[in-house]
Order: sequence, then C-alpha cells, then structure tokens
Amino acid sequence: MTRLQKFFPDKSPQLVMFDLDGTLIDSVPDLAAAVDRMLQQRGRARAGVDKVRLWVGNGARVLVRRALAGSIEHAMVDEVEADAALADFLQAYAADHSRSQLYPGVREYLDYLQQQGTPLALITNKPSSFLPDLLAAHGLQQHFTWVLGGDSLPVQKPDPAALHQVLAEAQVSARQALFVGDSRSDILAARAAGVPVAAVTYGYNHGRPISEENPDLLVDSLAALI
Ligand SMILES: O=C(O)COP(=O)(O)O
Ligand SMILES: [Mg+2]
Repeated sequence: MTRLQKFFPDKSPQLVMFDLDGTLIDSVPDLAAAVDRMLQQRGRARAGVDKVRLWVGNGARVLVRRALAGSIEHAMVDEVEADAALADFLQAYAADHSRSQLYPGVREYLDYLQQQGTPLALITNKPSSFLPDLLAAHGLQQHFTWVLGGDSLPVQKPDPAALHQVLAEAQVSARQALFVGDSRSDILAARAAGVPVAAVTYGYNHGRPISEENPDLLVDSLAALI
C-alpha cells in the first residue's frame, strides 16, 4: 500500500487543492525581475533570484516588504514606503511574467485528475488579478473549478479559510480531500482544515527543507501522485 492509498484506501481523493508558486509553477525568475525593478526604481541594489526565492510564499505585500528590508524579517518597514513599492512591483510583474514555467510532472498529474473527473481548486497567496492570465498561459484555464488568490478572502494561508470555503462548496469532507503545496503556510493551512497534505521537495520553503513540517506525503514530482 502506498502512503497515498493509506489516506484514500477505497478510492482517490474526491477533491484536490493546489498551491501555485513553487508547486505548479516556478515563478521566482519573474518575481525576482519585478522585485529588482522596484528596487532599482528606488536607487537600491538588486536582490536577485536566490534571495527572492527565500521571501516568496506569503503574498505580494510581504514579498515587497521583505525586499525593502533585505531580510525575511520586515517589521520595521514603513507602511507608506511599502504601499508605493507594492504598486511598482505589481506594475512590473503585470508587465512581464513570461518566464514562469510549469514544473515537470504538473501537467501529467493535472490532466490525470481532470480525466478522473476529480474537482480541482487553486489556493494561492498570489494576488488574484494575475491568476486568469497565468493559468491561460500554461493551458490550465479549464482545470480548476475554484481559483482563490491571496486577496480573495480577508485572510490568506496559513489561515485555512479558503480550504474551508472550497470544501463546503464542493461538499467534500476534509479527510476525503488532498492539499498539495510547497511551503510551511500550505502545511499549516491544510492541518488546520484537517486535510491530508502532500508537499513537493522542489519548491520554495524560505530555504528550509519542507520535510521539517512533516507533510503526510513528500514527493519529488507530482507525477508520483498518479
Ligand atoms: O505570492 C506568493 O507569496 C506565493 O503564493 P503561493 O501561495 O502560490 O505559494
Ligand atoms: Mg507556494
């Protein structure tokens, strides 16, 4: 019995919910380019992809605050400066997010689930305005019944509110669903909702191995979930 079968002994999950950045798409090259443009506009040195990879995962506002702080700790950043920087970052990211790519195994697993008729949800902390375009760019506009961004509800992951909303609308119990993510916020949100959680080893978990968060399953590729 595989570990996935342990959670779903009789059948497959009845609903699969996905994180986006670091799980389905490698978005750091575009996010870093937009962060660097925002920093350059302020006469500041670029951050680069290696730092930005550590800062992604808590939404655009936090990413921009971390970039201004030059650190994952951003409590001291001024609100007014952060608001202006966020607007510049969003404009730069909207203008170009063409480098983002699906990770290997993603299309195979999403197509497989779609063929099985499994309802799918996207629950990301990324601002929702970018989602239709990004999904369309990767041919995924038909796959997800629910698409929730970091600004779709008053709270974002690690709060489980989005998972609760999708579970209720899908009329699927938490134990019959699966969440697939790459970072601590995903594991915490899934745990708080009582949903089994699979984590990918290749994503962005602020530089920490995601195995530290004890996901129910750990996979190197989504193809391993087929
Ligand atoms: O915008 C972010 O911070 C990352 O979003 P994610 O929830 O899809 O990883
Ligand atoms: Mg992520």
